[in-house]
Amino acid sequence: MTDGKGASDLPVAAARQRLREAVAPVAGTDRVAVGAALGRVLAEPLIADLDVPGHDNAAMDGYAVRGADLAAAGEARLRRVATVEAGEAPGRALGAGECARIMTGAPLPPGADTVVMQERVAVDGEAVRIPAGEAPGANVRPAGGDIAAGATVLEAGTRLGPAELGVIGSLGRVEVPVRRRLRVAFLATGDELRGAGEPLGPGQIYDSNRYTLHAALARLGVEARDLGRIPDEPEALAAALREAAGDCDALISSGGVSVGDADHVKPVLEREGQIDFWRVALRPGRPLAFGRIGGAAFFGLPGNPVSTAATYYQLVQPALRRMMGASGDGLPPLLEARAAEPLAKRPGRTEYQRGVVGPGADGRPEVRPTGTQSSGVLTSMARANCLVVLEAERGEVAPGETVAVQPLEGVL
Ligand SMILES: Nc1nc2c(c(=O)[nH]1)N[C@H]1C(S)=C(S)[C@@H](COP(=O)(O)OP(=O)(O)OC[C@H]3O[C@@H](n4cnc5c(N)ncnc54)[C@H](O)[C@@H]3O)O[C@H]1N2
Ligand code: MOO
Repeated sequence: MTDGKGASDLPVAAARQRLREAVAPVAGTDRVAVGAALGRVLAEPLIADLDVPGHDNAAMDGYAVRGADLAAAGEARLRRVATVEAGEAPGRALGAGECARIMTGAPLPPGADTVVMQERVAVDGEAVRIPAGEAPGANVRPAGGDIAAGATVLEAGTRLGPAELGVIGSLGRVEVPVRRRLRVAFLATGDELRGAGEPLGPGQIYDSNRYTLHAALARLGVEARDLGRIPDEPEALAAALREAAGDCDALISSGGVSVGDADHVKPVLEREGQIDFWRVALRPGRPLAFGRIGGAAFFGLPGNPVSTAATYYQLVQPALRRMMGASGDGLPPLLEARAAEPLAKRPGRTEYQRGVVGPGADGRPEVRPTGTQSSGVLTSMARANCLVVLEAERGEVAPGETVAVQPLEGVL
C-alpha cells in the first residue's frame, strides 16, 4: 500500500527503466517509397553508393580559375574560354591564363580549383580582370563534401523526418527499408462519456481523450486502431482488450485505472494478462498502469485529460518509439528557465506543470504557468509551449528560481 503521498509509488526514472526493459523493437521490415516514408524508422543503416555532390562545383556565379593564376598584387588578366552551366559537363581543361564563366552548381572544368564571384570581376569581352586578394580554392564545393561514397549516412533506428528524407533523396533512392508500422489500439472507458454530436445527459461529458490519443498516435506514425468508448463494465473491457491484443503491438486505455468502484482496468489487466507496475510518482498521472495482455504491451492511462496527455508523452510515447525500433526516447532535452511566478508543489512526485516559456525582460528564458494546474483542465495543456519539470523532492518554487522546462512544440 502507499501512504497516500506517493512514497511507495514507482519513481519516474524507474518507470522509464522498467518500460525500456519490458518492450523491444518489432520484427519485420517494409520497403516504402521515399515520398511515403515520413515518420518511419530506418531498418538498416543507409550507406552511400555515390558522392554528393558528385563533382567539384561552383558555390557562386562567377569565374572558374586556376588559383595559381591569381595575382598577389595588382590584378590578374585572364581570358574566358568557356561557359559552364549547372547540369552541363565540365568542358575542356583550363590552361595557364584561362578562365571559364561558371554558374552556381556547375562542375569545375579540369585545372580550375577556384571560383571568383562575378561581383569582384571586371569583364571586357573575353578579357576578365580579377583584382588581388581573391583566395585560391575559394567558392568550390568539393565532390563528396556532403556525403562521401561508402559512408554511413543515417544509422538504423533513425526516425525519418524532412531532412533525412531529403538526404535519402540526394542519393537518388526510390525506396527505403523501414521497420513495419506499429499497430496500436486505443480506447476510452467511462459511463459518463459521450461522443461528439451526441446530446449530454445529466453528469455526462464529452470524450476528449480519444482525440488526444488518436492525434498523438497519428503524429507518431503508428497504425492507430480506435476501439471506441467502453462502458465501466469489466466484461466489456476485457473483451475489447482480449480481441485487440490478438493483432496489436500495444493497447492504450484511458480512465478507470484508479481505485473507484467503476475503475476496472487494473483488475481486468491482472485477470487477462500481467501487471508490471501500477502507480508512478508523477503528477499528473499517478495511477498509470503498465503490463501485458497476450502479445501486446498495455498502458492504462489515468482518465483526467491532462493526465492522459502527460503520461502518454512522458512514458508511453518513448516506449512506443522503442517498439518502432527508433533510437532514443524522442523527448526534447530539458532547458533551464527562471520561474516568473510561484509554482505550487509538494515534495513526493515529479510534476509536469504546463507553462509558457519565452524571453524575460533581460532576454533570458522565463516560464510562467498556464493557469490552474488541475489535471482536469486540458486548456492548460493547449495553451502551453512547454512542461515545467519539477523534481520529486522539490517543494514550492519561488519566483526567480531556476527550473527545467521541456519544450512541447511539435511533440504533442
Ligand atoms: N481515492 C482516490 N481517488 C483518486 C486517486 C487516488 O489515488 N485515490 N487518484 C486520482 C488521480 S491522481 C487520478 S489521475 C484519477 C484517475 O482516475 P481514473 O484513471 O480512474 O480516471 P476516471 O476516474 O475514469 O476519470 C477521471 C476524470 O477524468 C474524466 N475522464 C475520463 N475519461 C475521459 C475522457 N475520455 N475524456 C474526457 N474526460 C475523461 C472523468 O470524467 C473524471 O472526471 O483518479 C483520482 N482519484
Ligand atoms: O495524477 Mo492525477 O493525474 O494527479 O490527477
